[in-house]
Amino acid sequence: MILDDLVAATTARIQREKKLISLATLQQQVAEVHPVNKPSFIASLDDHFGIIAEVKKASPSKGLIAKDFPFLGIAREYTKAGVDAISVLTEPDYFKGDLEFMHEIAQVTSKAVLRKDFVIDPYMIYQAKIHGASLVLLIVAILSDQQLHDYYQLATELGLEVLVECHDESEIKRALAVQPKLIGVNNRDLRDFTVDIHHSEQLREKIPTHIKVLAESGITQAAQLKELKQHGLNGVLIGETFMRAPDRQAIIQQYKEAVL
Ligand SMILES: O=P(O)(O)OC[C@@H](O)[C@@H](O)c1c[nH]c2ccccc12
Repeated sequence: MILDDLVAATTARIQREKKLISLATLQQQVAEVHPVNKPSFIASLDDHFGIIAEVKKASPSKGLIAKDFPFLGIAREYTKAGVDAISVLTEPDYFKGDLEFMHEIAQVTSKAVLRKDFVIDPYMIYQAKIHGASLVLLIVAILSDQQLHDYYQLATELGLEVLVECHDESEIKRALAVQPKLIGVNNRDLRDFTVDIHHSEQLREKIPTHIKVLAESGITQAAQLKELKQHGLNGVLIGETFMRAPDRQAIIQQYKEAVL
């Protein structure tokens, strides 16, 4: 399965990175990071349906999405369009992401920034903080209960918000054990890459209403946002559709109007 490959590649990458910069060094750097004055993404969901726009060059399911990849320009367009957060892929091997993209984007946007990666080691949470993230993704499918608990705690201690990603009911049960404020339901099945946006609508019912829930992946039309909102979803995470749009500000405006 692709997730196993991603975990293996990430494990090898983090081993290499640790040799260049030790965990102890990162822990020291984290203490010197200026406090982020970015708005809380989770709090923004109290008064409106949220949109996270993703900066994504490629993916294992779609291959190359953006041949031309002016990542800072894209982040500026998302910011001007008034999204609530910007997600930046930092996974290099399968998504052609880079921690440096996120670092630079965090400096040019006033919006919350999500580190989108396959977090399997606390090292990556320190990196996220040092490189300007205000949110991190934790994917339940690749973590033990203990890791999920420990990483959630560490992120919170560092002042990061956490998006806990689930794909089925058993993962939701495991996620609920950490009392998360925000869960993302991935509509894409990473075993076969099929996408079903009703998936997040169905799983929303299994999550207490005080927890905010995002629908992730496979969203291609503004009307889908309206439907998701009617089913109790609190927001969406959209990558490919926005990346490919000829006019990113116009499409985001249209998506926002659908859920006014
Ligand atoms: O480009 P899409 O189909 O709009 O999907 C965005 C986002 O949900 C997807 O990139 C994603 C969801 N969960 C992930 C975990 C890791 C990497 C990527 C992802």
